[in-house]
Amino acid sequence: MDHIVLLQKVSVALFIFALLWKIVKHMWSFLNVEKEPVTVLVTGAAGQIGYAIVPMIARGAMLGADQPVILHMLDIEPAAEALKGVRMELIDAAFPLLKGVVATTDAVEACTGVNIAVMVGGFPRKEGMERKDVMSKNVSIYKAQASALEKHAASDCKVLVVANPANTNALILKEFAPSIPEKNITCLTRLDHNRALGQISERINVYVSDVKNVIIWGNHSSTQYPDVNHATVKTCSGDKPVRELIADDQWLNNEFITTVQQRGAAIIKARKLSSALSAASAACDHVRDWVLGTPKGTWVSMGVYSDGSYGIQPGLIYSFPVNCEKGNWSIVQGLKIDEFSRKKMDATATELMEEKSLAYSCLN
Ligand SMILES: NC(=O)c1ccc[n+]([C@@H]2O[C@H](COP(=O)([O-])OP(=O)(O)OC[C@H]3O[C@@H](n4cnc5c(N)ncnc54)[C@H](O)[C@@H]3O)[C@@H](O)[C@H]2O)c1
Ligand SMILES: O=C(O)C[C@H](O)C(=O)O
Repeated sequence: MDHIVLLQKVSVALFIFALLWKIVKHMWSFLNVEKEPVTVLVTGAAGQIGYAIVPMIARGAMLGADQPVILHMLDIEPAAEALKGVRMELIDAAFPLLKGVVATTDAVEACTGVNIAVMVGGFPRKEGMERKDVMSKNVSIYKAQASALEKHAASDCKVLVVANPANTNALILKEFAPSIPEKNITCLTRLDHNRALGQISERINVYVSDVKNVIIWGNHSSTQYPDVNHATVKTCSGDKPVRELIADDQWLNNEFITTVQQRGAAIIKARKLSSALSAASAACDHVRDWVLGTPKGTWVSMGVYSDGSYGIQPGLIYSFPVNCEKGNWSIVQGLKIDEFSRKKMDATATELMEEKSLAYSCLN
């Protein structure tokens, strides 16, 4: 008898609990008002990276799975039809987070009200071309687009330059958009950072998600310095230095560095086109970490305006290790730099100084 009463009581309690749970869930969905959409500009949106990145953004890979977005896509007149096609596909994909799409060849319309600008548009490097060859084609584009962004984007717009020469294009954009805070103009070296993580993971057969704190110093070019001196791998007995686990300084100081430095060229050789899916994914990683923050104890590499940290001359957009919090990046301070690293960090800074003067000579 007692058992039956107890069973009845438990059933009633479970029923009331389930009912209450349903009511709370229902009320929550009423209270859970959708966030305001963020407007993201992608220039060169009819190109390869553009085609790869717009669905990523519309799926929440850049700003989060609960963040609605409006996409502004800019390209030039010869690509207008292709751009229309990309717009059609975005509509057809019925992305729940996508609250609007503008596809235009008008820079003013494209830049109006944008909160995040991903600058992919430009002339890509083809097989056999040096990055310097594409300089003159791209610096004039970045000078013009700097003014459009300065005049028409949201006042706190965050800018990521992807198009090569990425550091120097970002510098030109910064110089010709003086009212955009320099902290808001960055360039993409996250692809190189991710490539370095990938090489380590392949070499010692660990998950790439367990490797962290590599650094890309300098230019997004073959002089960049991928540095593993502070990198670690998560193991069952805690984080271990990459150098200790790999235990092959010869490989780390030579083949590893050149593989990462030359990866872009290797992909061009293999695909006859420059990297696109990995570049798009890295651009999403860059903006996501910048806006939403880097995980505790983890840094990432970003091309940012040098403040003189680590003896790198101010006035260059140089890739540093950064932490991000509340929408701001800050350069990781106090890392020990050995003589080998110093030389490599200075060599890539020298190349950036040369690129800067070449860029200015192209503008004259
Ligand atoms: N930083 C990095 O890690 C990284 C990685 C890969 C590629 N890239 C660079 O990204 C850029 C784009 O690469 P892609 O493969 O998508 O090239 P792509 O040629 O496929 O696309 C470039 C697009 O830009 C458009 N465009 C040209 N001038 C423009 C302008 N003034 N305004 C707006 N759009 C313009 C073109 O019409 C084209 O649709 C290249 O410069 C490439 O070298 C950088
Ligand atoms: O387009 C290039 O020059 C290569 C690209 O920057 C890459 O790193 O894949």
